[in-house]
Amino acid sequence: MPKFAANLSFLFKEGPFIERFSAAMAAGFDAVEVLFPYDTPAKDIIEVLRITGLPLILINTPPPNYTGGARGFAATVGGEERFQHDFRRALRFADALGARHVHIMAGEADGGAAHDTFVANLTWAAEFAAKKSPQRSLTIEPINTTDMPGYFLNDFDQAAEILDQVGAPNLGLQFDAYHAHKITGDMPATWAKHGARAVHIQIADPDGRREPVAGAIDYPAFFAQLDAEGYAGYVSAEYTPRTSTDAGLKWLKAAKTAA
Ligand SMILES: O=C(O)C(=O)[C@@H](O)CO
Ligand SMILES: [Mg+2]
Repeated sequence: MPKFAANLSFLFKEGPFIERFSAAMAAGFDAVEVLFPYDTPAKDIIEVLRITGLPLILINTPPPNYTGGARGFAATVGGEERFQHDFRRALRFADALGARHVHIMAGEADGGAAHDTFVANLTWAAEFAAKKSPQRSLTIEPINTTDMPGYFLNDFDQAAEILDQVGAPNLGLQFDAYHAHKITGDMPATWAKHGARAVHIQIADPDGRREPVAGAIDYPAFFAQLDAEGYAGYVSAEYTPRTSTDAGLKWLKAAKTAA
């Protein structure tokens, strides 16, 4: 079975942020990811990663402010300077924490100028990261516009076109199976078309973004397919638990047993 990561911005929220790492380890996860780690001193995260031995797989570029708001602005026309400033900051965090992937968030935008801005910012970021932090990988993720209205990158064909235009070996697809279902209505077909570009996967049941069971997406079958295809990355649990996090982890135990 694939290696599983816990998204600590969604899971184990029963406890304070810094305690979620050991909860993920105790539950049997192989790694963790955090959407926005910027409000916690890096030294505290480094310490808890050291204690648990869990790798940090992914962080996102910062949102415009630290309390929420629009998600990124890599596609914001005229926002290049701010993008570069925040990307440098994300990379410093990723380097300090050893995060494998940095998800570059497009933000809310539309149209040809936004597309060109996104491609230019990604090209700059990929070149900058290749020189400064060659161990890091960068990702972009199509997100459905019901959950995130106005989000620029909201289609898998659009992501493929952008990845081709940038053409950087350190920039890949973050394939969120939940968003794939919401966007296309057919996650397996979307994976068949675009899965070869995926460097990171996230999962949730489409019904309420809950535990990844065999519902509208047959997750046990998807995990077996990933094994058969030799997918080497992590599969990250990015869902809101129905009740408590631990009570909802039967899917993880079943996946590990099937291995
Ligand atoms: O919303 C998602 O799906 C994500 O993966 C996040 O990175 C967006 O914040
Ligand atoms: Mg996601």
